[in-house]
Amino acid sequence: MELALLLVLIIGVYWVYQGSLSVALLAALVLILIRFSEQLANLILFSKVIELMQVALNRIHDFLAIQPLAIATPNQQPQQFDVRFEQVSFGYTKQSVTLNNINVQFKQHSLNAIVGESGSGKTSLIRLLMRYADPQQGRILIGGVDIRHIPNEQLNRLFSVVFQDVYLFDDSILNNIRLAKPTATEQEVEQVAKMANCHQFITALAQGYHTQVGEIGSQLSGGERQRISIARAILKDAPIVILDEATASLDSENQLAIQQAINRLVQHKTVIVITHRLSSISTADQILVINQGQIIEQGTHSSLLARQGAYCQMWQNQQQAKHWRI
Ligand SMILES: Nc1ncnc2c1ncn2[C@@H]1O[C@H](COP(=O)(O)OP(=O)(O)OP(=O)(O)O)[C@@H](O)[C@H]1O
Repeated sequence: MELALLLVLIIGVYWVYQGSLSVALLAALVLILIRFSEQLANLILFSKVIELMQVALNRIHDFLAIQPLAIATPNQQPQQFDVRFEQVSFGYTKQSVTLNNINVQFKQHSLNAIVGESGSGKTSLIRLLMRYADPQQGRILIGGVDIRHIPNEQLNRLFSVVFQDVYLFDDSILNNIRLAKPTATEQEVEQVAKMANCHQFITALAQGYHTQVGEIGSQLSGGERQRISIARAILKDAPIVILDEATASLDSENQLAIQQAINRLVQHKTVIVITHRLSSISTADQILVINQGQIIEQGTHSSLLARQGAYCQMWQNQQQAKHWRI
C-alpha cells in the first residue's frame, strides 16, 4: 500500500509537471488513497487469517472424519486387571511395522517396565492397550477380556496415565484435580493432593486450591504440574497405572517428591512404566527390552544383567555416564 502511494505521488507529480493533471486532483487522489489504504491493508491481512483458519478447519474436518473404533458384542467388563498381549502386530500405515508379534503378560498388581531406544515402539504399545488404535493382528486382553469388547467409557476408567508433558486446563487447581472424579469433595481433593506431595505448594499460593493455573498450566513449574497430574491419577484410583517417562526431565528435589507420590499412586495396581532411566526400575517384577518393535529381552533386572545382552549393555552405559564430568 505504501509503495502504491509512493508510485501515485511520483507519477502524479510528473503529470502535474507536464500539465496533464491539476494539483487539486492529485491532492484529492492522494487523500482518497490514504483514506482507504488502511482498510485495504486490513482486507489483505484478513485474507491471510482466513487461509490459516482454512488449514485449521481442514485438520478439524480430518479429525471428525475418523470413525470411532467399533465395540464388539457382547459387551464385557473385566473383573481382574492383568494385561496380556497375544501375537500383536501393528503399523501406523499399511507399509510400516511398528510392533511385530508382541507376546507378553503383565500380572495383576505387578510392576512392569518397558525400555528400549527412542522410536522402538514403547509408547505405541501403550497406545494399543488404551485402544487409541486396533492392532492389525493379534489381540489384547485385560482380565481375560478382549479390549474390543469393553465399551470406551469403561475402558478409560481402567487406566490412570501420567505423562512427561502434563496438560492442565485453564481452570482452578481444584477443578484440574477433580477432572478425574467430578463428584469428589474438596476434602477428597485435598487428601489426594497431600498424597501427591502438592498440598504444600498449593496452600502457599494466595488463592490456594482456587488458583487459576493459566493456559496449559503455564503459571506452574514442570514438577508442580507433574504432581497435580499424579494427584489426579490417585483420585481416579484406576486399577492399571501407566507412567510414560514421568520423572524424566526433573531436578533431583522434584524427582524425590514425585517418586514418593508415584509410590503412593501405584500401590495395589498393575503398573506399566516406560523409562530411559534404568536405575528407577531395578526392582520391577518384569522388564521388557524393545528394539524395532520386537521384544528382544524379558526378565528381572538381575536376570537380564546375568544374560549380558542388550539390557546389560544399556545398564553399563548408564553407569558409566554417571561418572561423566564436564
Ligand atoms: N502417530 C503416528 N503416526 C505415524 N507413525 C508414528 C506415530 N507415532 C509414532 N510413530 C512411529 O512409530 C515408531 C515407534 O514410535 P513410539 O513413539 O512408539 O516409540 P518410543 O519407543 O515410545 O519412542 P520414545 O522413546 O522416543 O518415546 C516410530 O518410528 C515413530 O516415528
